Amino acid sequence: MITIALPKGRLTEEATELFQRSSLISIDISQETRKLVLEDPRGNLRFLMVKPFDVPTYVEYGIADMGIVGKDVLLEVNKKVYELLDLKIGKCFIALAGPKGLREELLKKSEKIIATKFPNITKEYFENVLGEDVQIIKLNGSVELAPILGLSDMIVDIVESGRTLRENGLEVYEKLYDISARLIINRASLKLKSEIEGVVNCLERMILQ
Ligand SMILES: Nc1ncnc2c1ncn2[C@@H]1O[C@H](COP(=O)(O)OP(=O)(O)OP(=O)(O)O)[C@@H](O)[C@H]1O
Ligand SMILES: O=P(O)(O)OC[C@H]1O[C@H](OP(=O)(O)OP(=O)(O)O)[C@H](O)[C@@H]1O
Repeated sequence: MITIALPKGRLTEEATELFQRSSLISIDISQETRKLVLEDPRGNLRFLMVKPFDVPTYVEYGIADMGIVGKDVLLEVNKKVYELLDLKIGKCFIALAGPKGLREELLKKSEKIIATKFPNITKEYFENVLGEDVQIIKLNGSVELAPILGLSDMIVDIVESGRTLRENGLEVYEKLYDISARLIINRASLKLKSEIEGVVNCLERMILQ
């Protein structure tokens, strides 16, 4: 039996579709359900529905053998897992953004305040890339509100279409990382469970189609 941690939320549909299309499972895991553990009747695969930020934790501790999670989460949490495949779904990017037209002024400011869901990515970017110390305010969502209301100067956040930024009078200042969902594997499971290779190969074929 292989246990797979799937992210509840935006990635659920595309992630479950990969397994559905690959014929690895016979149940419809995309059906809306409150069940947090879903087992395929054939008994080969079991799915855990967890919060995106918890996927690497379940995989690192071996509760799940593998998981699907955004690269943003992997960059932020830095867990000891193997990143095996770029699944080419959930594409977006992480950006430094702020009020439209104020880029030069704010980048010159000496004591910058940055609001973000990603404090580690933000700290790493400002310290290692720009060589600056900044004050970071951790938020859990609606990050675009922070510079509008004066909580921060700028934000580091996910951008996909750019619509949320636009509709709130903000713009991208710098693109930091391209993001997509990744397949991650527990280190011991990869050595001990030979069936994992079959699942990985199947998913790889799905991505190439
Ligand atoms: N607007 C977006 N477009 C495309 N992909 C996105 C977008 N926002 C987030 N993602 C990707 O989808 C993943 C899951 O996002 P989702 O919005 O479901 O959860 P979350 O808001 O990060 O977590 P939580 O449920 O804990 O608030 C993210 O980690 C990222 O990789
Ligand atoms: O560029 P866009 O296509 O507008 O997408 C970007 C938005 O999507 C995500 O937010 P989400 O919808 O997950 O809400 P959240 O603010 O609660 O995290 C992200 O944090 C941006 O706010």
